Amino acid sequence: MSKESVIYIAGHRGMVGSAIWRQLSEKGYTNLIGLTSSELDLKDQKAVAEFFETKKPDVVIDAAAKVGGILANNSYPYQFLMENMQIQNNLIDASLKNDVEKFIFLGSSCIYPKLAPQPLKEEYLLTDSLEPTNEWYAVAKITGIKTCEAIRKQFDKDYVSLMPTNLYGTHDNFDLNTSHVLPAMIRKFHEAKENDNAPVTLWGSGTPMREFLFVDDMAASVIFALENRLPEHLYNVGTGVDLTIRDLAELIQKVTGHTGEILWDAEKPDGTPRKLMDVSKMHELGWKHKVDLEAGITKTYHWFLENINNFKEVKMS
Ligand SMILES: NC(=O)C1=CN([C@@H]2O[C@H](COP(=O)(O)OP(=O)(O)OC[C@H]3O[C@@H](n4cnc5c(N)ncnc54)[C@H](OP(=O)(O)O)[C@@H]3O)[C@@H](O)[C@H]2O)C=CC1
Ligand SMILES: C[C@H]1O[C@H](OP(=O)(O)OP(=O)(O)OC[C@H]2O[C@@H](n3cnc4c(=O)[nH]c(N)nc43)[C@H](O)[C@@H]2O)[C@@H](O)[C@@H](O)C1=O
Repeated sequence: MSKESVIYIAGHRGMVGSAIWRQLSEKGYTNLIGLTSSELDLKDQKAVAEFFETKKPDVVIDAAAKVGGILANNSYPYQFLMENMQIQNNLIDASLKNDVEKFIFLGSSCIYPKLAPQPLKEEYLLTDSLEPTNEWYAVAKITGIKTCEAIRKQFDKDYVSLMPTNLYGTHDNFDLNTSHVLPAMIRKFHEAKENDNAPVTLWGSGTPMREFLFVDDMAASVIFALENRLPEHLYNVGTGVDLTIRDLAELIQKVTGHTGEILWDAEKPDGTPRKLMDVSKMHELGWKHKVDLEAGITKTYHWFLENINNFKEVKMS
């Protein structure tokens, strides 16, 4: 690996991909490649194969996926399963065929069984049933992990999978139907504050617990995996700290300055009760997050305000 290595960042315009691109550029990596989904549809096997044969990347970072919050995952099970399998299969297979030396696959904490012991260790994979609201996405991600593991086992290549906890930050998706909880809360509390501190309606009971990692810390973990050959095939990436959705709401209410009422819509799903990551393996190797939750929310809220007329909204159908 050198600063001149050809590094293809699939999904370089997304929340995570754009943070990886920024950090690699700042570190002096000069040969970064990125294409939008309209320039290269990663579901198209032939187009992906041609792209790899032409560009011959040394390294591939897979930050491209169909991504969404609990409602989107629950509403579009076929797309979350099929599109994610297509994207990752095309990328991984083309990488193997074109001698890509390092492949970094991004999964998700939802790959672990719904009622697994907490905190979640990497070894709990495939030991019990998944959370129904996102099992389709989780099955696709598990397939990606296993495909990289098979290549590592059979061909001794550095194909590694990182499992991020719930992520948030600059360039997040603020569409209230498809987003994750944290950007949804920022938008809801901000808009309610602007509307005479009207009540804010949140989903579920507020009792589930979630762990949140700021996107720049996630990007740093990817660069750590890029610059080091990690000894195993699967690593959790998170803070190791979680909180209830109700406590998250109160924190975001404070950061945004909303002073109205919070209501809970029990018709919306809670999802898994808890999914706290055991991040001791990454800590032992030398990576640790830097941004604490309140600081990360504050940065994200400032970014939201600066981009209020053109923040990202991801529509699905
Ligand atoms: N956000 C989160 O909380 C979490 C995310 N992850 C994982 O991290 C990774 C990055 O997620 P995140 O940055 O949040 O997601 P985003 O939705 O912000 O970005 C995903 C990117 O994937 C690209 N993409 C999607 N479909 C295609 C396609 N058919 N062809 C080409 N490109 C495509 C999009 O490109 P374009 O913009 O050009 O359309 C988009 O920029 C994903 O693997 C996700 O599963 C894991 C855990 C939590
Ligand atoms: C990263 C992870 O993201 C998804 O899982 P999730 O963590 O359940 O997703 P979420 O962020 O959308 O919700 C977290 C919690 O928050 C509650 N909640 C309250 N109010 C709002 C709200 O306004 N919007 C949303 N989206 N949730 C809300 C919501 O009811 C739930 O209890 C996976 O599908 C999968 O994609 C995955 O891997």
